[in-house]
This record gives sequence, C-alpha cells and structure tokens, in this order.
Amino acid sequence: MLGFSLTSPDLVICAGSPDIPSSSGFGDSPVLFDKSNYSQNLEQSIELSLENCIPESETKVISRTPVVRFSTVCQTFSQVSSPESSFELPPPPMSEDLEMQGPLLAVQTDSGSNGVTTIGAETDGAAGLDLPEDDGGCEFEGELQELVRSYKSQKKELSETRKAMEELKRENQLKSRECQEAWKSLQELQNELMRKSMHVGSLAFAIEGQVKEKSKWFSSLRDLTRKLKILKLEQISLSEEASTYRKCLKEMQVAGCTIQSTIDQQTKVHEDLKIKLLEGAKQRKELYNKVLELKGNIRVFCRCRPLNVEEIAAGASMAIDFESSNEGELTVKSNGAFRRNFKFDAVFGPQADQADVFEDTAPFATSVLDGYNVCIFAYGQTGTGKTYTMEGTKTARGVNYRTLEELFRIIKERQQLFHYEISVSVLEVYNEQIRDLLVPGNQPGVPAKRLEIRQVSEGMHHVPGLVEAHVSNTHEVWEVLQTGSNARAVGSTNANEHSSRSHCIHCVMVKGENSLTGECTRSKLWLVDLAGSERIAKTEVQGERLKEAQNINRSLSALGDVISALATKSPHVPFRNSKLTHLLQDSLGGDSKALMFVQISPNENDLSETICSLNFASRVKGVELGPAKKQLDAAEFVKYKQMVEKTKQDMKSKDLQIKKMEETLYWQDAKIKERDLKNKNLQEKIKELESQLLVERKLARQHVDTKIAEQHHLKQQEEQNLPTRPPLASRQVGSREDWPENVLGK
Ligand SMILES: Nc1ncnc2c1ncn2[C@@H]1O[C@H](COP(=O)(O)OP(=O)(O)OP(=O)(O)O)[C@@H](O)[C@H]1O
Repeated sequence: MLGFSLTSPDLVICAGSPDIPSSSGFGDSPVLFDKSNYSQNLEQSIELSLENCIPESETKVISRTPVVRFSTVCQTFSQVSSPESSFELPPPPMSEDLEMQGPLLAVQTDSGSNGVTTIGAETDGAAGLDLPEDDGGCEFEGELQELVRSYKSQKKELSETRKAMEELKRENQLKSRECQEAWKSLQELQNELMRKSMHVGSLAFAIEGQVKEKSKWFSSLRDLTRKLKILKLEQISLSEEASTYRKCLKEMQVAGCTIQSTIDQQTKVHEDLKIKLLEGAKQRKELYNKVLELKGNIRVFCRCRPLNVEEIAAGASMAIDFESSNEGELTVKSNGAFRRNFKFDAVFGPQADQADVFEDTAPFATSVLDGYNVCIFAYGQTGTGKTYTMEGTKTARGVNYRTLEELFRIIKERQQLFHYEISVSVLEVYNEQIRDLLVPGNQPGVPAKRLEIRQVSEGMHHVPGLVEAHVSNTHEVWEVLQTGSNARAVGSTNANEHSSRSHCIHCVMVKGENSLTGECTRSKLWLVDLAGSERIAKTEVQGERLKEAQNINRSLSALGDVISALATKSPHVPFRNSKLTHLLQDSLGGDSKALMFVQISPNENDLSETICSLNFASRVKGVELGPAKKQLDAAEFVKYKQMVEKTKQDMKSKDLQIKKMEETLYWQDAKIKERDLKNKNLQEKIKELESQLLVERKLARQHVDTKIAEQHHLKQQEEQNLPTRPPLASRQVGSREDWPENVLGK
C-alpha cells in the first residue's frame, strides 16, 4: 500500500500499489509476501539467496546475507562464480584412481603365488607390505578379508553415496535452476518495482503539481467566491437602493399625480386668469383709451429749448416762465411782465432731457401695439429743437428711436401672447412732393419716382412703391433711421436749410397677432418732424423760397385746419388739402391718437413766433386756457383725474395679481420639471445599475463555468492517463451541481 499524505485541502490516496515498509531490509523494494509467511519464506529464500550475484555495494545494505549451505556435501562454493558450477561434483573414482589415491588402499590378493597378500600404496611409493606366510598369516588373512569386506562394503557405501551424490547433484541442479528462475523473476520484479517506483515518483510529482494547480484553483475559486459575495452584497445594496428609489419613485409619482392635479387646477385657474387677463387687457385698453380720450385724443406737449451760446453771448433774455411746468403750464413774459398763460398736457423746460420727454410719450407706443394709429409730430419755428426732439443725437436719442425701442420692449414682454412684425418707411414731403428716403440715390431736384397716396380701404391709405424696411431689433431701427437721416442731409446743399423746409416722416407699420384669440391688427405710427413754421412776412423771402414757404405754410395750416376740425368734431375734416394731412389721414382721425410737440424758443426776440406756435398748439389742444375757464376746467380735470387714477390703480392691482399668479405658475412648472428630471435621472441610474449587475453576474458565471470545464477536462485527462486513481477522482472539485448556491449566484 502506497500512501501520499497531501497537503490540505485534499488527501489523495493511491490504493493497490505494493506496500513498501520502511523497516524492510530491501529499502525501497516491495515485500512480496504477507507477514505471516514472511519468516518461512525468508527461510526458503535465504536458502537460495544469491549473495554472489548481487553486487557488493548492494549486499552491504542487506542486513541478513543468505549463505549457501550444503551440510551433506560439506562443500562451500564461495569461490565459484556460477551457481551451476558451484554444485559440480567430481566424477566417481575409477578403480585405477583408487589405486593412485593415497587414502585409498589397493588390495591385491596374490593367492596363486606365495600366498602373500600385498597391500600396497603405490602413490606414496612405499614398498608393498609383505606379510609372512606363517600361522600368523592366517590371522592376517582373516584381517585382510575383513578389510576387503569392509573395503567392499565401503565401496558399496561409496557407490551408494555416489548415487546419493548424483541424486543430490541433480537435485542441486534443479534447485539451482529454480534459484536462477527465482533470481530472474526477482530481478524482473526488482525492475518492475524500479519502474513502478519511478512511475510512482513521476505520479507523485504530477500529483504534487496537480495539488499545487488545484490549490491555485481553489484560491482563485475562493477569490471568485469572495468576489461573488462582494457582488452579492453590492447587488443587495443596489437592490435596496433600487427599492428605495422605486419607493421614492412611487412617492414621486404620487407627488407627480398631486402636482399634476394641482397643475390641472392651476391650468384651469390659469385659463380663467388668461380669460380674465384678456378681459382685463381689453378693459385696460378701453380704459386707457378712455383716459386718452379724457385727456384728449390729441395731446400737446410743449418743449422749450435752452438759450444757445450765441443767444447767451448776445445777452438774450428768457421770455418763458416755467414755474408751473409741472402742472403743464407756462407763462409768456414780455419785458419782464406777465403777458399770457398757456396750458398743455405737459410742459418741458430747457432743463428737461430726452428721457423726461419720452416718459410721457411712451404710452403711445402701447397704443400702437394695441392696434391704434398714432401720430407724433413736432411743430415749431426753425431752430427750436424739432429735429432734436424727434431724432435727437447719438448720445441723446430722440422720440423716434425711443418709441421704437419701447415697441420692441413691449413686444418682448408680450411675446407669449402676441406676435408682431414691424417695418419702417422713411419719406420726406418737400414742396408738396413725397420722396422715399430709403431709396438710394433719390436726391432733391433730381426727378424721382413719383409717389402717390392711395386709399386701399375705408380709412386705410397707402403709398405704393414706398420702401418698407423690416426691423426686428433696435439696432436695425437705428440703422434705418440713420439711413433716412443721411438721405435727407445728402439731398441738400445746405442740410439745415433743407431740413427746415421739408417735412420728414417716419412711418412705422405694426402687424400684430394675438396667438390666443387669433385676432390680427394693423396699425401705423407716424413720427413727423415738420418744417419750420415761421411766417412768410418775417422771412421776407421771394421766388423759390417763397414757394417753399407757401407750401410749408399751406401744409401746416392744412394740418391746423384738420386738427381744428377734429377737435371740434367737425363732420368734414379737410385731410386732402395738403400731402402732409393726406398722408397722416389714418393717424389723425377716428380712434387714432395724436401727440404734438410744440417746440418754442426761450429767446425774447422770438416771442411773436413763440406766441404764434403756442396759439396754434392751444388750438390743437382745443382748450385755450383763461383765468375763468381755468378753474372750471380744473375742477373737471380733477374729477376726471381722480377717475383715471382710480382706474389706473385698479388696473395696477389686477396686473399685480396676474403677475403673481403667473409667477406662481412659473415656479410650479419649474418644480414639476425639476422633479420630472430627477425621476428620469433616477430611473436611468436604476437601469444602469441593473444592467451592470447582470453583466457582472454573467461574467462570474462564465468564469466559474470555464473553471469547471477546465477541471472536468483535466479530470478526464487524468483518468485516461492514470486509471488507478479513483480516490483522486473522487476527491476532485466536483461537478457544478455540487457547488454551493451562493457561489453560482443562483
Ligand atoms: N432741448 C434742447 N437741448 C439742447 N439743445 C437743443 C435742444 N433743442 C434744440 N437744441 C439745439 O438747437 C439747435 C437747433 O435744433 P434743431 O435743428 O433740432 O431745430 P429744428 O427746429 O429742427 O430746426 P429746423 O426747423 O431748421 O429743422 C440744435 O443745435 C440743437 O442741438
């Protein structure tokens, strides 16, 4: 029995191998017999042991050297090399030999001659013993015969011995052959043993390797198991996380449902609010309209320029008192004495800047976007600041630019509910002719394309062929305004002179669409910088200039007539009396609103012109202030003002309410969006984790399957190579079915 004590975890035992006791005298030789027969067999084998055939080096390790003993033969063949030859016996002695050999006696009986029996020993050369033939000879003869008899008996005994020897020899030969065979078989056995030992050694080596490999597998398996355990733990934690997320998701869904219902409610509220907003807007529009109506559809602002450097240098004195300008009043003085009081919708003294002026102008922009036609024009004596108020400078932009800027601001504010398109045309009315200032190369004096005013529908007039520049931002607006302004300047040898004698008109066309109701509006905003309004008598011009002045006068007086007719609600309004009024027809009558800037000079020298302008403005305003009328008007005005203020406050509070509601809706929307995003992210994360887990599981399974397949393969190979190893096979890692569930991750 051969045992291999293998290191943990497995013990591999190889049964069926010969047992090699360590106490055996043969060292690594196997014990061929069982222990009960051991001594007996040893006896037998010792008898035939081959001392001489085992090399001395080998015999030294043998504890008990067998010796050949032939007791009967009494001969040791220690010097004989061949076992066969060691048992070679001498041939049987012949009679002659007996005579030759010393110890043997040759007895010759010479009975014939002298009766003397001679017993001679020829070998030693001694002379034969001659026995005397006397009486004593008889005794001797008797002895001799006795000797002969003994000799014969000895001879017989010898022959018998010889026979026995022969027998023994044969037996010896037989035994010798047996011994030889035994030796041979022993040698074969020894060789077999050696071979087996070597095989066992190689097997042990292989097993050791296998054990090492196996321990490696086991360690890798342990690693895998540990990894699997970690993965399992991770999976558990992930599952927990996922369940938490799911829980959270459910909560979120519940919250989402709640939010959704709140949204629905809010949407309903929003819709209601929208309707209310529309109603409010409509109401606001109506109210605003009413306010303007109450204030007067035609509003008049008075603006006085500051004294210029020359005037100051010349020591000119101020002819206007602006003490009550906040109430819209101004007083004209002459030689320091009070002369007349004028009241307008607003009065801007020399200190008022462009922004102050525009603050009161801005509501007209709202009216334009609400679908009303609006006309803003500047009227006044040359050099009083009409162009400054309307166009302004790059650093102090005027009403034109600021109104358009305001339009875009309101459009942006309303972009969720309204969609607007804006285009701008710039034209000039000079000597009762219309000139398009956006057409390049159109210069005064040069016969330009004749532009006429056409009525397209009831209350709608149009100038066919007029360039309309579409603008979508203030930058583009500025570009267009500059182009028009440059065209106006380039068209004259003396820009200032020309600008004084022509009316510069900007027409802003607004197309609006209410996305909620689908209502469309088309409105126009006229921004007019009128020609100087000085009296012909004062200018004392003749010829072409006179014609110009007359035309200016005509158009301005036509404007005055139109405004007067409108103010007095006359059934006939003479719009067609001049190109200017004809053009502005849409924006001066009906529901349209008009704003007139009456520009005045503070210089006392210009007083008569100033009073003329103020008179015209007062006519336009429709109210000529006088001390008595003032109070009455004031009482009425206070009453209306209070009404207007109340309406304004109501509108403001409504606007505030709507804004608040919109803000709440906006924040709720944002919250819902944020939650939705969070939900989405969480779901994505869960999916990602689940897919990751699946992949890791798959990989672990694949790895384990590969290892098992490898082990099976190796096991099969081992079984093929070493069929006598069932115990090893039985101690293999085992089939996949034997594996614990946690390893497979089932
Ligand atoms: N409110 C003001 N503040 C400062 N400067 C002003 C003001 N109004 C007018 N001016 C200056 O007075 C001068 C004449 O103004 P502007 O050309 O606008 O007058 P106008 O009435 O348009 O003249 P015209 O009829 O000849 O076109 C300009 O140099 C302008 O800068």
